[in-house]
Amino acid sequence: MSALLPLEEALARLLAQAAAEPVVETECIPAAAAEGRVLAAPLVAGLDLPPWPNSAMDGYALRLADWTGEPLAVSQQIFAGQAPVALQPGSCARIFTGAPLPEGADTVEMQENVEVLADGRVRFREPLRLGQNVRPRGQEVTSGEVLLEAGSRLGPVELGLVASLGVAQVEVRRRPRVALLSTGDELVEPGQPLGAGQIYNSNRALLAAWLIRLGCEVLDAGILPDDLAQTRARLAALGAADLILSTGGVSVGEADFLGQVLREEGELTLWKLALKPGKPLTCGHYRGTPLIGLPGNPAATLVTAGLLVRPYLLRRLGATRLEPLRFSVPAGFVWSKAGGRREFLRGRLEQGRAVLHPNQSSGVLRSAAWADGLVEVREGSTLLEGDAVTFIPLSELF
Ligand SMILES: Nc1nc2c(c(=O)[nH]1)N[C@H]1C(S)=C(S)[C@@H](COP(=O)(O)OP(=O)(O)OC[C@H]3O[C@@H](n4cnc5c(N)ncnc54)[C@H](O)[C@@H]3O)O[C@H]1N2
Ligand code: MOO
Ligand SMILES: [Mg+2]
Repeated sequence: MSALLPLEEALARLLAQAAAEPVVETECIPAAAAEGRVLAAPLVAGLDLPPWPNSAMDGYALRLADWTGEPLAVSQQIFAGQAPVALQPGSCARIFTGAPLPEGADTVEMQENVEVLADGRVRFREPLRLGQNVRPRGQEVTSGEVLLEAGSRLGPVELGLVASLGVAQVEVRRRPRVALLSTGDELVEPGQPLGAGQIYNSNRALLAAWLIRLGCEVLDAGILPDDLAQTRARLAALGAADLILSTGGVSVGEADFLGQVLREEGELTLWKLALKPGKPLTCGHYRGTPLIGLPGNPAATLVTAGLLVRPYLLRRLGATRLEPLRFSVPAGFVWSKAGGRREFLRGRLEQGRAVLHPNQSSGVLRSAAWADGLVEVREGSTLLEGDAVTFIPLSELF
């Protein structure tokens, strides 16, 4: 048997392929509809944030130099949204959180530390420090600064930043068109009756929801029967897609035609990884169209999509951050059999330790729904409880 490709080598090849076929077109869309998309141009601040100095507390604003220790008269009241007049010398202003500081004021005292006298003047009880409780102009952002680089993915936090600058439209890479193809004579779509030997198509639902989150346009290419001629014809008909993403038919079975067609008639980038689940992942081009054939077993589909297709698609979109967050945790299990493939096990963190779902079968999806993450066990390694393993939160991938 030919040697299995280490995961890092497979990822490097796939990223090189992605870099050679970028999705370069951009579009300007409402920021409110841009979640999950990749910025095509840097977000440059067109104003200072905050645009003017303002109070961080409900209290009283004063010019510190005016304060001798004696009570001060209150000369105006400033709510958020109002434009104050300049501070009358020798007085203070009643002010609320987020309200602009009046010209001349430089310090705010919170109301809890202030005594309001019967004549309306206020006494500051504690020593005051110049600039306390003032949020200066430009504290967060100075006009002209780059807040988000091109290649940033727009999540809720980024969209908040975009809005804070008053920006309503953003330029993003267009959605890649991904033709989603499920192979297998046994597959039936949910909602249909199940015949003898049939199962419901779960990979399609999983991948479609995931692709939409990733910012892709999903073209449903349906279910492909296990038939050589139909496989050729269906693949040929999907040439307009930016990527054909299929599941199943990439192993060595006599009805595994997807992989066979790609190997014999297409150009192969990679096949057979030292990865469990996910060994028969097959990537390349069919008549010039990029094709990634995920193994049909649901857990293999999940792992290969998250670890390999995600960075591949993000690289095609010019995204700067491709790698999921991963961290080292002590194993809460024993691993006695050293395997030849890198394993990604469905696990959870319990009391700071990684624990595993008892069913790690490649055909089982349910354990992935139970899991919070993938626990990485390197090829050739055995583990005792407490040994370090790498944990990748599933939310980083899906
Ligand atoms: N002799 C060998 N047999 C197998 C090997 C091997 O190295 N030598 N590899 C195994 C590994 S590892 C995997 S993973 C599977 C991958 O198989 P395929 O990609 O060819 O996928 P299929 O054979 O079409 O299906 C596998 C399995 O997954 C179910 N499936 C397929 N599509 C769906 C779907 N859309 N929704 C739900 N379930 C699906 C299918 O019914 C099969 O049970 O090959 C091993 N065999
Ligand atoms: O991808 Mo397979 O799990 O290694 O069954
Ligand atoms: Mg097969």
